[in-house]
Amino acid sequence: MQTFKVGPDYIDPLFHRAISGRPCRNLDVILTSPDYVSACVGYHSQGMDAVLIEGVMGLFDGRGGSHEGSTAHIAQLLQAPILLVLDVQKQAASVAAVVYGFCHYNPSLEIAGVVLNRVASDRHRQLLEAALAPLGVPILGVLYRDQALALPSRHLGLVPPQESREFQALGDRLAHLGNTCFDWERLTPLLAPAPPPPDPPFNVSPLTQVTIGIAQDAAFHFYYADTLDLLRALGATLIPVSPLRDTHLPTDLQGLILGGGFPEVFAPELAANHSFLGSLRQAIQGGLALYAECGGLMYLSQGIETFEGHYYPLVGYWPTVAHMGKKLTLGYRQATALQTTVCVQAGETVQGHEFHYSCLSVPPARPLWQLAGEPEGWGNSRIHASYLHLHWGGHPQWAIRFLQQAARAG
Ligand SMILES: NC(=O)CC[C@H](N)C(=O)O
Repeated sequence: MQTFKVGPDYIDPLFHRAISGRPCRNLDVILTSPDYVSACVGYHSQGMDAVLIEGVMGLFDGRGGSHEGSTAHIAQLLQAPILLVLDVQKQAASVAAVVYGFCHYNPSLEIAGVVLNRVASDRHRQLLEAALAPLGVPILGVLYRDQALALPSRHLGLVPPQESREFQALGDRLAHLGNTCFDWERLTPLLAPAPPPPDPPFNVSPLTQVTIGIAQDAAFHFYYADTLDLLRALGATLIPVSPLRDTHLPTDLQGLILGGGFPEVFAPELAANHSFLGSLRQAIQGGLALYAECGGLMYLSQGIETFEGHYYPLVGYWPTVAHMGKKLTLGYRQATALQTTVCVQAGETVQGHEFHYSCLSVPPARPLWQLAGEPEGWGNSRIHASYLHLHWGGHPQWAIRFLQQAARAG
């Protein structure tokens, strides 16, 4: 099965990956484009027996209160049938009004069925079934309320699967529910992939042979699968690197990507890994091409002050401290680069996404750009570091610049 996730989220795709065994791909028309999204689904659905796209928020919730980038937008673009998952725990007859509303709000969408989630009892189920019967919308799944199935959440969403013992313990239970709670006879045809257009989402040829480290461990793992594919398609060899566990940065790297994640959760371990920090400082001095986003940017700062108020010194490259704040900064941002970096050119306007609780104590003296009206980010011909997450798949020029710069550095 190939899975996809609507929107810019990095955490839900990890659950899909853990279950399907294949990278889950983000479908985001704002960070990429409608053509990119269609090609991505077509290309990665080839040869699959089933395709599942998880939506984001409510069906019609898109950028800034519009429908742009919403699950409905993606469903319309792909002509995909929709399965409405409803939390029915506090409803009986009202469920019919909710389903009626979703079906009629935009009649060009195909609501193929509903899944009733958190049903309290058999009696509750009968009430819901009776309420929905006149609408003729099939009930394709029924899940009973079960506290033992709840997954733990924290800041930024669910606790990622690799950190969640609860999730790991649920494997067999979830498989059993999957087998027993759904009407597979009617669901299976809905999951069939549409005939794919054969074009890949990006069409690039190998550029140069470079070795790039990708920070990949429990502290850093916010990457779009397509970004990694694009780098490989351009000829990069990607070496997973762990600032948590590795004693040194590999010496043969020409570039390093430090993605987002949870450095604040692992700050004690990251700060205690002196030999890794030392080798990274040395590699940066030596001219390594470096791209850091959000959690990666925090790691490059003087240190992190955690939610609990503990301070842990880190790489110390930027003259600023990352404090965990009380407010979530979240949303799409448009930014115009004021500096040429290892990734973007001065004057270039990008669409990205911000998703963090931390904030920096000191803004950059020569900012990379303005984010939501504030000076933000650092960059020069060897480095790019910002809170802004970018989807390189939809913009191969960013990956090309990074690899070219890394090749020069090597
Ligand atoms: N998007 C990210 O990389 C998040 C970084 C960090 N966990 C924060 O909340 O600030």
